[in-house]
Amino acid sequence: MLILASGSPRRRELLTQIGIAYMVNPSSYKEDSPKKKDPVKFVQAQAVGKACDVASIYPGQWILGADTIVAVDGAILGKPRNTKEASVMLHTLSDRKHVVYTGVALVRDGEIHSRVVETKVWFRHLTDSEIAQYVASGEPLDKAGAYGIQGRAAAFVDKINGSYTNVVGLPLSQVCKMLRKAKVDV
Ligand SMILES: Cc1cn([C@H]2C[C@H](O)[C@@H](COP(=O)(O)OP(=O)(O)OP(=O)(O)O)O2)c(=O)[nH]c1=O
Repeated sequence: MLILASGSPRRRELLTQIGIAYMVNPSSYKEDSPKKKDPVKFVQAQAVGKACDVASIYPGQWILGADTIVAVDGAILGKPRNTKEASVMLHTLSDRKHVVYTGVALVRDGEIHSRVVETKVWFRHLTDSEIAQYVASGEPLDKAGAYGIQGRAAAFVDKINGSYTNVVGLPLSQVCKMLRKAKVDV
């Protein structure tokens, strides 16, 4: 059975949504600080790191790992460390376009398949009080870029270009193609 190397409830929900059977074993891979790196290389390395970490515990089994970040104007935004950082991130994203990158890695022993999917997202203008209220809701804290498109932040999004599930944490169509190509029995 496929093993999901993730503690993210969103990734579990997404895989469940499309009827893929899986077991969960979150990775203990230590996430790197995202600053000043190429976003594509960064998320890909993170996804491979997470999947390889769990693959070493399960020889012969397929492991799926993923990592999501937000990139805006050369800066990479991961998960905010506190409410202040969440507020700064949301002010940065207000009234502009950013890109969400999710790296996906499928690993079995030494065999590694990986790719990065990107989605462009346009936020409308957010007022200070709107940001303060959203941060107080607690929703931003465990999410890259300090927002969840699947939650209250749906109201911030003018439009997206690309995969919606990629923004939530796992690009489902692309994951299915990877599973098929690697001949994973799901
Ligand atoms: C942009 C965005 C991110 N997110 C979430 C998806 C990811 O869970 C999280 C980014 O953090 P990640 O480091 O990618 O994942 P994680 O720490 O939650 O879980 P794990 O490493 O164990 O797989 O942000 C949303 O839920 N909605 C959104 O709109």
